[in-house]
Amino acid sequence: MGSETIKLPTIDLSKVKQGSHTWDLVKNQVRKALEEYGCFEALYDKIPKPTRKATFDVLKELFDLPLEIKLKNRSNKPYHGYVGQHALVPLYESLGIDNALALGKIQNFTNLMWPNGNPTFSETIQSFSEKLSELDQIVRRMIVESLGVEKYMDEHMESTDYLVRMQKYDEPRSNETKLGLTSHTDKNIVTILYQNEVTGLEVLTKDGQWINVEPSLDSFIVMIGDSFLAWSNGRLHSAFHRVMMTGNEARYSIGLFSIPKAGYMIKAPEEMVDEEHPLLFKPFDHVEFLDFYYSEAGRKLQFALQAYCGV
Ligand SMILES: O=C(O)CCC(=O)C(=O)O
Ligand SMILES: [Fe+2]
Repeated sequence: MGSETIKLPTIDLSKVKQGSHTWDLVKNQVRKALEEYGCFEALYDKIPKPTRKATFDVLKELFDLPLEIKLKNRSNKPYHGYVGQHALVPLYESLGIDNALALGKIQNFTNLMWPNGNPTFSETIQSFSEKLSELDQIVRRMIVESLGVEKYMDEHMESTDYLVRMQKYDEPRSNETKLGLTSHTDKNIVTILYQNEVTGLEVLTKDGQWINVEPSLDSFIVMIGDSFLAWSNGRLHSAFHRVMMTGNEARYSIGLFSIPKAGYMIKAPEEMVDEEHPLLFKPFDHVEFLDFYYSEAGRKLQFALQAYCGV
């Protein structure tokens, strides 16, 4: 069970303008939260309420489609297509849209799911994801600046694509808490999660306590993945997290994942390496790392990145 005593830091990113005094103040809060917890709750008012509400309506419509339709969403990258029907996490289903913000990708996904079209779905997810990618970029700019390695800003910002992944966790219909998603760290750069009012996400603190994450409908969870931990040479933390379900309502969530492009070697800038911070990871390709992580041997490892390319 998660602890009720600790809460994730909440940071307001609605009114930050690069170069302003507020930007600098907030940037330090962001860096501190991501070093300490690996995540925080972000207030961000740039996504209009009707779009946020419509997002849940279309997610419900998506997961209500017959399984054979959802299975059409295939990908050669692990965890990018349809995932579900697993004995270990029977409540969990997800659908991903790879490189979602490239022209036509959300439209193609929509046409695959609804051959007769569903403009409400494609327009809602497009608008939601575009707006949320601005939050991803604000956070990453703040981090790169705060690490003092601005000279890598453009390279870093251009080295990623976005995966949009939509999740449904069925209601367990029991008084017992059931596992919705097993404990893991994300493998990408930054993850931003938005969820309906059904809670269940839990984050592990560095000292081993599970925190119940209880965002409002106006807030987003920003989380560091292993690739950004590696890039920062261990300065940023990537937190273990899981989903635990209780009650009789389904949980829907949508995540925007910034992911290193295939072929791009993730490598900590030399400024991140010094006597106090010896190099932790050899340069690696994210897609090859994912293949390792999802292999039979990789799945059993708690610290897959360490095993894959730890120095
Ligand atoms: O549904 C959530 O809030 C968490 C999903 C998650 O951790 C993931 O997709 O990596
Ligand atoms: Fe995750």
